[in-house]
Formats: sequence, structure tokens, C-alpha cells
Amino acid sequence: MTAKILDGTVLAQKLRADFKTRAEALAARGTRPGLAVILVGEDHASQVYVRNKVNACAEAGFHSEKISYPPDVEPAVVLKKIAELNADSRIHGILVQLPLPKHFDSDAVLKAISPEKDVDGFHAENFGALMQGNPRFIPCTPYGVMKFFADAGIDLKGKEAVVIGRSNIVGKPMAMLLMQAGATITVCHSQTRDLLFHTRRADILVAALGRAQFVTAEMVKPGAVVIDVGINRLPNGKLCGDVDFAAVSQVASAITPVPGGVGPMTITMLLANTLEAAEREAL
Ligand SMILES: Nc1nc(=O)c2c([nH]1)NC[C@@H]1CN(c3ccc(C(=O)N[C@@H](CCC(=O)O)C(=O)O)cc3)C=[N+]21
Repeated sequence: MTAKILDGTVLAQKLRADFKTRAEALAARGTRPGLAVILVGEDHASQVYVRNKVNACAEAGFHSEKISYPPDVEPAVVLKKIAELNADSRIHGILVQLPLPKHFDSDAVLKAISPEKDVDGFHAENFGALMQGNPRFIPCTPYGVMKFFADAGIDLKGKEAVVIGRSNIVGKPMAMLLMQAGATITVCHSQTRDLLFHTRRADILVAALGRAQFVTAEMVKPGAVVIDVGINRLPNGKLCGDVDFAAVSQVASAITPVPGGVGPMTITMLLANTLEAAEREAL
């Protein structure tokens, strides 16, 4: 079998065209969707992601602001900026790029963002609401993954879904969304005893553990849908996912590539959340 490629760049373009129309309609009524992105430090990958986010905003007709700080900035300075952005009527979404330097208490920073502007969905209040099945903002990466299923007509009801990775930003919310869509979920992680037993039963396999080409063909049930959330840089400078794409695409029925899969959809759903925040405010 050769898997159908779930193309994140194509799906992102489709969705973003709709966002642009909605942003223009909103702007005509006096509200232009606005996103503020806070970046602390000089990590190269983070700079690339933040630039991509700001560019995506411009293309969709959103207002955006990038606020950069040196790696040794006092947390109080960042918290003061967040308070200003919370009160700024031009800003509907605030994102603090993670990870933060070690001298930061990340939970305290995420809690400082107004829940109404928390377009990442990482604030405890929003995360709790998602767990209760009543989300205000769905975290961008798992939200983007759910769009792949919807777009490809993949029904999740009764399916065995296995998520590898239990992070707060991907694994945990991903599992919850899959469960709420009717799948039976299993979450695997570094302490899982027999990973192969679990992954080989998966109709839907989501890899979000952060190890290059970790998921091999023998781990995948023939015909499974494989979603690759990983972004790893190989020693040769090339980007690759958590899945051995060449081998697994011979076994799976559908698969997301890296690059061009989940990454562009993450940015797209950040736009979606910012637009939804602006639309709510303009009601
Ligand atoms: N508060 C917060 N929210 C985030 O959403 C967040 C974050 N912090 N910290 C870092 C991760 C990572 N992330 C990516 C987004 C897009 C691509 C993306 O567009 N990737 C391209 C390739 C880009 C490249 O060439 O490096 C692709 O997969 O095709 C990747 C990674 C968002 N994150």
C-alpha cells in the first residue's frame, strides 16, 4: 500500500483563504484581528517559527506585533508587557513562544495571559474547559490534526487511537480531542512497557515524542492513519519528523509529511483562534 499524503500546506491555504475573507469582513466593521507574539531569547528555530507566524498574520490581513527580549530579561518585564497586551483593544490573541529560559516560571507566565486572549489554549482555565468538552480555544497543534481528519473524511468513531507523547501542548489535548470525537484512546510515553503492542493496534497513530524517525514500519498496523507531529533537525540540517516517512508510507493508508504536514496547520489554527477571539469580541 502507498499512503495518501495529507498535505498540510494545501489544507492550510484552503483554510487561510476563508480566514482572510472573514478578517476583511470584520475589519470593515472596525475590528482587525490582532495577534501579539512574545519571544524571549535567541533560539534560531523559535525565531523562524515566530517569523512564520507574523508573516501568516500579514497574509491573512491580521494586525500583528512581535515583541522580543534578550535571554536574560527579568520575568517581571515580560509580565508587565502581558498586562499591557491584556488591556490593548487592538490585540485579540497573545502567544508567548515556548520554551522560556530556565529562570522563568512558565506556568506563571501562561496564567498571566487573559484567558480570553490565550490563543494557544494553554491557560489552566482554558485547558480545563477543553478537558470538560467545552473549549474556548483548542491548542493549535491538536486542533490542526483534527482538521486533517475532517478534511480527509476520516471518521474517528470507535477507532483505536494511540498517541505517543503526553505533553501539555500536544499529547494530552490530542488524546482528549480524539476521545471526544469517539475514538478509544491510549497514551504511550517514555515509561510505556510494550510500545509495539500498543502501536500495532492503532487505527490512528499520532507521534508527538520528539525523536527523529522513531516510528518504524513494523510499529504500524497496515492501513493505519499516521500523524507526525515531530520536528527534528538531522545533523545534515534537514528537517524530519518522529516517523520514518519512507518506510511507514508503504504501510499506512494516510500519512502527514514533515515538513509540510502538521507544522503549517499549527500556524493556521493560531490564525483561526485569533480570528475567533476577534469575532467574539466584535459580537
Ligand atoms: N506558545 C507556543 N505555541 C506554539 O504553537 C509553539 C511554541 N510555543 N513553541 C514552539 C512550537 C513549535 N511550533 C511550530 C509551528 C510551526 C512549524 C512549521 O510551520 N513548520 C514547517 C517547517 C518550518 C521550518 O522550516 O523550520 C513545516 O513543518 O512544514 C513548526 C513548529 C509551534 N510551537
